[in-house]
Amino acid sequence: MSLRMANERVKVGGLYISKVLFNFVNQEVVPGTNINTFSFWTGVQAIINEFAPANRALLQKRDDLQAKIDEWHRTYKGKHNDIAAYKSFLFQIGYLCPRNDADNFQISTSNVDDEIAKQAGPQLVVPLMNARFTLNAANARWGSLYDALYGTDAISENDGCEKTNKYNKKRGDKVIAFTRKFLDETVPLSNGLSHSNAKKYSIENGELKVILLDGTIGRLQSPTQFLGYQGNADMPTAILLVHHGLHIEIQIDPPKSRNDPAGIKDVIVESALTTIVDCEDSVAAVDANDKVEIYRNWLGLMKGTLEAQFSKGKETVTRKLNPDRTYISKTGTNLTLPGRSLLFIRHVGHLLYTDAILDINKKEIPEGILDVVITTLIALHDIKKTSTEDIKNSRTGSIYIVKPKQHGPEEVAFTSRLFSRVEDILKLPRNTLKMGVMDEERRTTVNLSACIREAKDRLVFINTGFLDRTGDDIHTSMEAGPVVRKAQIKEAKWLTAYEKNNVEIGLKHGLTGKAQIGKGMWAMPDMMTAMIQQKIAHPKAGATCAWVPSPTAATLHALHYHQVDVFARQNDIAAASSSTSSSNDYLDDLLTIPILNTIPSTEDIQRELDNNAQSILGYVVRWIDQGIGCSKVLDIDNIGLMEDRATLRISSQLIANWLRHKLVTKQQVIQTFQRMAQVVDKQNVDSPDYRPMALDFDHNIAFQAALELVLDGDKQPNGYTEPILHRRRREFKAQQQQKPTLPLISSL
Ligand SMILES: CC(=O)SCCNC(=O)CCNC(=O)[C@H](O)C(C)(C)COP(=O)(O)OP(=O)(O)OC[C@H]1O[C@@H](n2cnc3c(N)ncnc32)[C@H](O)[C@@H]1OP(=O)(O)O
Ligand SMILES: O=CC(=O)O
Ligand SMILES: [Mg+2]
Repeated sequence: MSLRMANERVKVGGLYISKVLFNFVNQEVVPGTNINTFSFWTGVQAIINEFAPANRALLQKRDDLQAKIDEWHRTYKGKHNDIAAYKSFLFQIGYLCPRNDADNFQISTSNVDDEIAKQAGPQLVVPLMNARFTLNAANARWGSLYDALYGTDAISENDGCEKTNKYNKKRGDKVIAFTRKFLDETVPLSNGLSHSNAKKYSIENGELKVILLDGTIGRLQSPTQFLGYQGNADMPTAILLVHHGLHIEIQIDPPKSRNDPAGIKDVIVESALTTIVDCEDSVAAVDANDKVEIYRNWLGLMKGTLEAQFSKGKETVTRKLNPDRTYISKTGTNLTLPGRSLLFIRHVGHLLYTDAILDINKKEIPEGILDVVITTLIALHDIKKTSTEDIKNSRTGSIYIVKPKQHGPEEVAFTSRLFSRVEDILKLPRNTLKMGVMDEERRTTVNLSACIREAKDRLVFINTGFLDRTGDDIHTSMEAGPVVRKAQIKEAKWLTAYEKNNVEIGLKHGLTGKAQIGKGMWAMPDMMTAMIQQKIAHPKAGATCAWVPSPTAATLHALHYHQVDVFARQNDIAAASSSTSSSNDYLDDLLTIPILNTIPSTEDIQRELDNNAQSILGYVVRWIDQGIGCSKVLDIDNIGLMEDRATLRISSQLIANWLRHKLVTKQQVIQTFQRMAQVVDKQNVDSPDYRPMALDFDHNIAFQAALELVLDGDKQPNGYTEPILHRRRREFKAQQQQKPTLPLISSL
């Protein structure tokens, strides 16, 4: 679809709707919803008229507060450690809301699916623009433990255990041993017997019977962990077990079991209980065509018809949504479990505007409004399904929306009112639209109770998006002084306080059993041993879910929820925090600004600059030139890191801050970017769609975008990268339409 087509508009009432969106809605979405197209667009217009001015005012308030904070730091240079004075100023300007009795409330969200309310497990995030990945994510509810272990560094390659093309038996044996240990720990046999010695699994009188190699008969220590099976009772092909509310399936198929004595082919673990399909920081969507591409994938998910065809090796693969899983229960009845992850959709924040619809004054409308009206209309396809055989998302009739980048309670209240209006125009019961609040902006963290209160009837999660939160922290205190290095921010006082504050406030307001308390992304997609070692901290901290970048990471992170009983942890944390309530106000720590105590050496400064420049360039070049919103980019130590707009916000704000405080010069930044662009070009030499930046720095839009993000970083609203990225990507698209100027690397 060409840009020209996207610019063609249909005038409906006082709206100028791009034709591509208009046709998509009228021809692909509306049929089957019982919604009249005319009344839908009339409703959309009314919502835009009502909410667009308020959206603008909220953005203005952000800027006003930031200007006051900048001024305070300039006036009281070096006084950022005087927390009492700083705090009193923040109360005075309304950045901090008054603490009062109204904060003693419980949320009352109802009709929440069990995956959110009653289970604890991994949460996967996936760019919705990519149908192939999105289908994979929806199907990542169940993952092969054998594949996750064999295919990653979770099992070391030492001592002849390399990942070879042909099956490496030595490595395979380690995978099998790891898995048997996992079974012994989660579904143990009585009398100290071990699954490692199993010779045959069968079902006898509704109970699991395990015959061991020496003929001993083993039974489960807790017989209730056995739920069902597939195949014959005497020769089952699958055995279904449960632990901490998560399912485990032992698959038996002797010919495919690589001579396993018990014929075990694999152990499948329930992995991504929930998935966030993302319209925000992991996608590059800058116009109506892009938005429609995303919405069409959401439509496929909600109708259950999404498919992606692609080639893998020599094969053409067609990927579809998996069906639910069926078993024979221990009492002989049918037992069905969800086959797919429960889906949330993450909208864009309040900052973005889109030209997919122009208002009566031919001005762009808030993109968040577009997201909620269109994705809810699409979700009606899921809501109206009744048959249990259909591929259905919510079994409780809810639509789960993650609203990112909200600053404080007024913005949450705005979103909640907007959701109500959308429910009205689509004739949905009140609070059908559920809200996940990203606790990822400083003004939300420091007023978290008040934010939760504004969404208390529809709240389904609070999640610490520590990446955006870090970017916002740097930008908010831009004038206070030079911030510590990226790696040191992880040890900042505010960050520890933030993670604890989120859990304790969530527990205080009764999220347990109704909503998730979530934690952030594991941003090193290839480092699974490190993840296995470290990410257990999230369930231990009382989080019912935590983000993972891939289905494989979901399967491995699921193991943590078998090791930790999160709901028991939540009880302990709630009890401890209520008994020490006075010490639990983390506000002072949250407001502590991590300014450098001593200026780093010239070499350390340059290294930090190199590292951030490499991440920024590696990410931005794919964003601008290829429209890829989430990438794995090598850092200076050659570790592939997940980069998205939130990590870009951190890197660009950090350099902008050092420039502002003269730790680096503009000249030094430009030279560093030019040098690192050549490094990034070399790293991409094998990617045929890549356009080298170093051929012409002055005219390479991606290079210029990267530089602008840093040189003008201090002026970006709240340090966001979207305004520059969007403008530059549109510029690139327009340039490609006229005359593609820069050669692909493959043509050089
Ligand atoms: C701060 C925040 O907002 S975090 C939230 C935003 N971040 C995300 O959404 C992370 C999404 N993850 C990704 O995009 C990718 O995993 C990356 C870019 C981080 C890493 O990608 P790579 O390691 O290069 O993955 P690669 O391209 O090799 O794909 C490997 C396979 O994993 C699958 N895969 C990778 N990530 C995902 C995912 N998030 N969901 C589903 N499948 C995935 C792919 O489908 C592919 O399998 P296939 O060939 O069978 O289709
Ligand atoms: O959205 C997540 C974050 O960390 O930012
Ligand atoms: Mg974020």
